[in-house]
Amino acid sequence: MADNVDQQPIETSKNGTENEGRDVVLSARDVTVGFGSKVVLDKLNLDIYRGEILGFVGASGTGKSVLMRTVLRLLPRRSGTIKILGQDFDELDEPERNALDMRLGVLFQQGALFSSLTVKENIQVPMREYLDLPASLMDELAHLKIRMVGLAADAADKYPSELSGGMIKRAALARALALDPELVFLDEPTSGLDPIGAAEFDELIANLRDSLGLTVYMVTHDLDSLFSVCDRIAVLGKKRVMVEGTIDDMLAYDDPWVQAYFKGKRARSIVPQEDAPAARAQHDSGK
Ligand SMILES: Nc1ncnc2c1ncn2[C@@H]1O[C@H](COP(=O)(O)OP(=O)(O)OP(=O)(O)O)[C@@H](O)[C@H]1O
Repeated sequence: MADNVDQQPIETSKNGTENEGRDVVLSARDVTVGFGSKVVLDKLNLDIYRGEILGFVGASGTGKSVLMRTVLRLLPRRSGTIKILGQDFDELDEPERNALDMRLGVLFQQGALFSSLTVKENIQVPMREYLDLPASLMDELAHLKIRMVGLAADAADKYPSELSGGMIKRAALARALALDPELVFLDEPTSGLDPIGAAEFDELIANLRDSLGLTVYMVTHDLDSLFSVCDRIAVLGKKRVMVEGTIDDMLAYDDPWVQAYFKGKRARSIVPQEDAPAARAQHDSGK
């Protein structure tokens, strides 16, 4: 690694010391992903710590979804290592991979529910894939997840076409939680929701993190989510994680995109920049 020093992600020194000794649940090292001659991610490094909500941001087309899909083994990488919950999928046999997959939950953009299945049946898809449970128990578990995400009990027998955008997101979250995962991947969970629906969804994610002890990896463009529920933020730029840390670290980071994003007009409407830490503390205590 020594000959690579100038290529490592730029992290704040504060972040480096604060995270020492924390339990890393996802670790990406020198991950390179490309398509043909195009390199999208180049020796990217990222750590996600147990129990945190990490917001992953970056300009459109920088590779946020590509990284998530690579971590989930839906896309191949050219080099680098990825460890999830301390295990490298490449070193596991099939039963071990299945066991690790069961500890992960995924909410894809747009929810990605099966349109021909009811909400209950959608939630039961991972149960059928990984577990061998009697139908009555699967029904009970599906109803539990439906309650957990704040949907009414009668949503169970509805089809996705009968649900609002917010209900679809909640149903998709219920499916992501079907197997009681430890690490949950959320790809733009609040996109398409109105501000009130988005704030409620953020609150749900924070509550579930607290009550279930989840770790959350959330790709988002939603500044409200970043300010209100994310413990740390990682910014993707220049094909790697350019900076990771708290909102304060973002506000202090000297990069044109980061400055424009976190200090731009929309950000200013959420947190007054001249007193960002105090304003955020007030914002948090009002949640
Ligand atoms: N399967 C693929 N084949 C070829 N190129 C791809 C493929 N998937 C993604 N890309 C390219 O990789 C780059 C990053 O795409 P990605 O969808 O990860 O961006 P993103 O940061 O998630 O963007 P957005 O914020 O708009 O969702 C884009 O240039 C995209 O065209």
